[in-house]
Amino acid sequence: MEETTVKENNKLKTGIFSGSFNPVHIGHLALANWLCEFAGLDELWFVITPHNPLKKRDDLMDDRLRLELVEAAIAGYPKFKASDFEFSLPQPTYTIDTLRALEKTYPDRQFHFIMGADNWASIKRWKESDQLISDYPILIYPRKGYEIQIPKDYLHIRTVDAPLIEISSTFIRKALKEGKDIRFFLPEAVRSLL
Ligand SMILES: Nc1ncnc2c1ncn2[C@@H]1O[C@H](COP(=O)(O)OP(=O)(O)OP(=O)(O)O)[C@@H](O)[C@H]1O
Ligand SMILES: O=C(O)c1ccc[n+]([C@@H]2O[C@H](COP(=O)([O-])O)[C@@H](O)[C@H]2O)c1
Repeated sequence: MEETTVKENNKLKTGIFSGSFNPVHIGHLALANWLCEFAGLDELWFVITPHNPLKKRDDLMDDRLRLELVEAAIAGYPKFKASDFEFSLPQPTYTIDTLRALEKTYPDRQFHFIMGADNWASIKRWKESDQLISDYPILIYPRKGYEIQIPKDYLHIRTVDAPLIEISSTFIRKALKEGKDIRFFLPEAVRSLL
């Protein structure tokens, strides 16, 4: 997305970065930071997903704790917000339903869904994927091993060349279980709550 100060319909451009964040780590944070500072978003909300419809619940920390960890991680940076919006939606939550509900609740914002190239590759498995793709601006960032192909007529779907730290929450959980000292992979405020 090009950097711009002109907002469509005067609405705030709000990035929706949703996921399990089990726990949040510097990979998520650096990407989100980059999207706000270099990709034209006014703000970005971390939406903590209680239950991803395509993932097992094994090893999932309590919803409130995952929210608290994100809150601790982002404290002090004004463009970020931690959101429990999906906690009160029917479970499991589907992104199209979340975006529709967000739009109704916050008419002063234009929501941009943030998606990794890995998720884009399997978008056809998502609920009402055609509708999701046609109705919402989407920012796709690269993930290792995935090519990004976007049909030509979808002008509201853009790729961003964000620098990435290729780590996962699975890696973090495993390393912590094994007693590794991975202090530089998590903000201190998150580590102290785990
Ligand atoms: N290293 C990373 N850099 C940028 N984005 C990431 C990174 N890891 C995951 N994401 C993205 O962040 C969102 C939320 O992450 P989520 O916690 O669900 O994934 P994860 O870290 O891969 O977790 P897990 O290993 O538990 O599957 C997803 O859209 C995911 O694609
Ligand atoms: O709407 C769907 O059908 C759908 C299918 C798979 C994943 N999602 C959402 O995509 C977000 C990121 O997913 P993941 O697997 O990368 O953590 C998370 O909020 C999921 O609920 C949504």
